Amino acid sequence: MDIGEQVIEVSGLRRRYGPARGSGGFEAVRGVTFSVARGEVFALLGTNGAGKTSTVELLEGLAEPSGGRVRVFGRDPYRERALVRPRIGVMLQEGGFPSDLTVAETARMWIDCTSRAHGGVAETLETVGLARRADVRVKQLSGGERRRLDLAMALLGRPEVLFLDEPTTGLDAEGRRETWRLVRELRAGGTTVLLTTHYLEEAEELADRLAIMRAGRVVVSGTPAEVTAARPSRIRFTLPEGVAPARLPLSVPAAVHGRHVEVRTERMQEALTELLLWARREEVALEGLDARSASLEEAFLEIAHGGGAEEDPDGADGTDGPGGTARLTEAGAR
Ligand SMILES: Nc1ncnc2c1ncn2[C@@H]1O[C@H](COP(=O)(O)OP(=O)(O)OP(=O)(O)O)[C@@H](O)[C@H]1O
Repeated sequence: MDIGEQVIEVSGLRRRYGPARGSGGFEAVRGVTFSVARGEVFALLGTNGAGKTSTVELLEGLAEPSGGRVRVFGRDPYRERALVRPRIGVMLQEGGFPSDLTVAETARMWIDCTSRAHGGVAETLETVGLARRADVRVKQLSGGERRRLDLAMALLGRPEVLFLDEPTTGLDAEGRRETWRLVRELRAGGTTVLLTTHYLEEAEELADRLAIMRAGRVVVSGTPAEVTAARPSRIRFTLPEGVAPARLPLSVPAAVHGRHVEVRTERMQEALTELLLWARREEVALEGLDARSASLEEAFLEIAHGGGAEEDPDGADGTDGPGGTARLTEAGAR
């Protein structure tokens, strides 16, 4: 295995639905660039309609890009589908299994259709905790159970690269954690995973690196820590009666509502030190003092709803450098 090998490489990728010119067409993917190294878990985040599924379908070879370039194992997944498909596992947003077949029949059919299928029906269903439901018809499964069946089928060929489009949508908390455990096991075994998700906790739990999309573009990418580090931390506290906020020593602006104070700063340690030294000197008790770094959720909300990058006409946004080293790229900050 080539350590550090980029198994997915996407550059300036575009996807247009409908006519190429004139009215009616819509460009859902507008110059997306990123790469995923072997063994990484990479998450694509974004609000509804940001272009995640449209992008992932291009990587899976289900459609041809209208512009740019995509390579999986160095090959074109659309034109060289026969070479790429046996090495990837795909869990689409909607599985579309025949609803009248039982779970076991579905697994049997899928095993028979998968060239490199590993394991029998029982073993396959066991992996995702569906063994007890083997004789139930697909249409009688809950939404979460259907997602688990989708996942089991995507894993059949022991794929080197696994695409998971919203793998835990509809799962309860336990089912979600079970899926996370499975993804971690797969990563430990060397599988590369590209997932889309609406759950920021999921990205925080699983992703080595992530990209946040907005309106067809990657706005920011990097490790979860890098993405949040660029956002301001927050310090909150309540001043005792009789202490005027004007006495605060802060060199950064604070929002004051009555006795409640909120400070947003990119230099949390300095602001906190200044504040605590002042409080000790003045013998002021800061009630409910709470200082925390930005969460991925805060970063996401800010980025996905308008903060961050402007349009990048070259489509060169969200690029990771050669060799797959994660770096935070934010077009608006350059
Ligand atoms: N077949 C299609 N024809 C025309 N427009 C489409 C088609 N499929 C998707 N779109 C549009 O492309 C945009 C991106 O859709 P896409 O499904 O890729 O977004 P997404 O980020 O995966 O969203 P979600 O989180 O809701 O799944 C949306 O505006 C959508 O309406």
